[in-house]
Amino acid sequence: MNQLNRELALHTDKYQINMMYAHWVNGSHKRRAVFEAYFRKLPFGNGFAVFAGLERIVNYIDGLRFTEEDVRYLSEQEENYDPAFLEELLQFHFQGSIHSMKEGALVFPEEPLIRVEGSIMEAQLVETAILNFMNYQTLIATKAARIKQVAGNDILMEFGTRRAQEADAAIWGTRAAYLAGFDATSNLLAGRMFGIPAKGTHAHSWVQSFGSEQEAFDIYAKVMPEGVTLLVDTFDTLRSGVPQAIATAKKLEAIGKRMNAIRLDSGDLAYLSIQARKMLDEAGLPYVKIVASNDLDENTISNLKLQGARIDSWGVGTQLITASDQPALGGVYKLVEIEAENGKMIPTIKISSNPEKVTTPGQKDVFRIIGPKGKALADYISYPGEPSPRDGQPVKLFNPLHPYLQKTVEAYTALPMLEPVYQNGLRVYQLPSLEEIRSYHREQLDLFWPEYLRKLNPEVYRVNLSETVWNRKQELIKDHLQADRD
Ligand SMILES: Nc1ncnc2c1ncn2[C@@H]1O[C@H](COP(=O)(O)OP(=O)(O)OP(=O)(O)O)[C@@H](O)[C@H]1O
Ligand SMILES: O=P(O)(O)OC[C@H]1O[C@H](OP(=O)(O)OP(=O)(O)O)[C@H](O)[C@@H]1O
Ligand SMILES: O=C(O)c1cccnc1
Repeated sequence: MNQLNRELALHTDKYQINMMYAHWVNGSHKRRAVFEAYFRKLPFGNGFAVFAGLERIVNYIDGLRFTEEDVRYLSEQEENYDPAFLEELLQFHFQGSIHSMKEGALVFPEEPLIRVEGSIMEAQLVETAILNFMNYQTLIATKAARIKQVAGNDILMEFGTRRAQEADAAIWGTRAAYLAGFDATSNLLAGRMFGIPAKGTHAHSWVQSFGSEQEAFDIYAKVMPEGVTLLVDTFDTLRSGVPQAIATAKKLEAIGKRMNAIRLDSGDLAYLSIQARKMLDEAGLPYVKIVASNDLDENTISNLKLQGARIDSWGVGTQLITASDQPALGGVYKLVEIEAENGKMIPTIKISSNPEKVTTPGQKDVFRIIGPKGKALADYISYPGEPSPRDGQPVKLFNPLHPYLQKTVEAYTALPMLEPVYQNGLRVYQLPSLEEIRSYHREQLDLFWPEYLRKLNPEVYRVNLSETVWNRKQELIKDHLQADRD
């Protein structure tokens, strides 16, 4: 069990426990229920999101127990829970089933990312934590994917811990960034926990704590083995920082060592990097790289590249770890099916005056339809009971709101996107290594045409409902409108 996988049973909203309790008192707590987690709108104007959070969710579900202390705390609440209910909580462990997208998958609005089936009581309990983990990590992985897209093969280092929304965000955000293409982190705990390469340069305080910049550089370079990176902007980047770093590099060469890089952390990073590159090259140090940091994000990096900046490696903190241009992903968890009194599962719907918020009833599967050129054509949502696109029958991709927008695809492969993770409380999914997740993410990117991947005004990738799902939704909407009128 890892360090941050502490007791989390009460990491839930009180209304979940209250609903569980009310079901328990009502005798309906064992009714089977199916919930689906999904988001409605892509973050950052991106064309896709990168699913993340499953490992944390699995850690949470595996360890989901109420402690004596939890139950004592609940017994002090104003709800006055029946002691027999609290006694039952002590025996609680998750006995339901979960299907989920794999971490690193490219995912889209309105498709189930996680499906939870179980007693209404247990499925309700886990909502808050699942959304908490999924929403944050998916958001950061998506932000990281945007940054990776502009950085290309440059090295990306995650520097955000000091500005993150507390410890868990720093640790799991770093992991999310790494799975979407970052190369290293400054956070040693994340390095130890997940095997992410840990890297570091030094702060301005190191330079300030010595009598001179030169002395600070020389001592640091002497202490550190091969590959030191020196921060050159404490006083004057081009007049003192770079020349003195060059002097240190020369001293290192004299003893058979090589300096790795200089780091720029203020000023005009394009101009300074171009000048610094010239100075390093002229000094015979073409191998010394240039690292840049200072409130970077995908826009500044892309802009700096357009300006011809000579930067090899980027340290990205605040903007990434806080997803500062969109600080939350609005993923939701909705009831789609519930057991009726007669034991049959019935689809449920949530009606809203906002059409986007009307839920799609029934437990659903997601398939990625891959065309003959090996690229994704659309995602296809159908019921488990329907003929599966995996059987190879022609699949009709239609836009119900614009029926003229439809096509039938005959030659395709259908990739099932939701993996079984738990079956009746038993974990049936082995968590992949982070390296496997990273390469799965790269494979996922390869499945998409560039028009869906571009950062600005991407094409909308279609998520299609099967006709059966669409018709069921319309029927339920009609039934509700009818019931309202009666
Ligand atoms: N050539 C450039 N083009 C576009 N943005 C740049 C360029 N150079 C730096 N930036 C970005 O401009 C932003 C603001 O830089 P600013 O000049 O305020 O910082 P600074 O010079 O480091 O000041 P401070 O010393 O207070 O940190 C940063 O996000 C930085 O990454
Ligand atoms: O800008 P970010 O993307 O958030 O990257 C992290 C920042 O954290 C450090 O600055 P800070 O002023 O905290 O420390 P320092 O004294 O070492 O510069 C570092 O120099 C970066 O500028
Ligand atoms: O190692 C660094 O250069 C570093 C680490 C954290 C934040 N800023 C910079």
